[in-house]
Amino acid sequence: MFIRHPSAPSIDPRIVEALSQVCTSTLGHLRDYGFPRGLTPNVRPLKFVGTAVTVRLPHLDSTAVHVAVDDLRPGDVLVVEQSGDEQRSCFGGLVSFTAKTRGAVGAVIDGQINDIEEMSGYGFPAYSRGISALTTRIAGIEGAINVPVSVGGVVVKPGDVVFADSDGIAIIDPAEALDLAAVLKRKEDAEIPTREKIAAGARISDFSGAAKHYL
Ligand SMILES: O=C([O-])CC(=O)C(=O)O
Ligand SMILES: [Mg+2]
Repeated sequence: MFIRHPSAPSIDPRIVEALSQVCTSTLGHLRDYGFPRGLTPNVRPLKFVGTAVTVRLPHLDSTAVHVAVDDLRPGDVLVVEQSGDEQRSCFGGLVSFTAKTRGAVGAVIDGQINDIEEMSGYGFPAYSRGISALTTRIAGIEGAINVPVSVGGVVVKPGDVVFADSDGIAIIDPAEALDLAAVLKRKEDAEIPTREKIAAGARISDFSGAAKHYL
């Protein structure tokens, strides 16, 4: 059975602007959820912030991916669940070329990717579980577009903020993204004078609070 919902509204450009200035691992210092596990990028350095367009594949049938990429919008991020089949690639050279041509800013694939040299040549960033020549097929059996999906242990809803850089990926509710970005910026800005102080002899354990546990 095929399910095809329209894409959620694109995220506020101010969210893209604000999160583009901070790091995913700064958020990782503050919370433990929303980080898909076990995925690595095809290129580094990388940075993208975009609107989740989700696809759930049933198994080897990637019909839904090919339909979804045709409709990607500037600023979208394709997020694909493969129903636990982590061994196959649904995302290769032609699919990534289509995504890039439509203006998508990245992809998060809970499976493998292929045509790695072609894709990297486009400079298109894709997080995945690895690289494989074993691909999916266009079988026309089933698939779902813009439904909640599970990727690396995290539920991603259509329209969620996908915040990715060289350190990893964080999935954020758009309603909290601007406030969160401000918190991350304050935390990162606080490190600037601290670097100068450490270079002048101050201790990181005093800055982080670790020292007080060893009094
Ligand atoms: O077509 C696919 O599903 C994967 C692929 O090889 C491509 O995107 O070129
Ligand atoms: Mg190919």
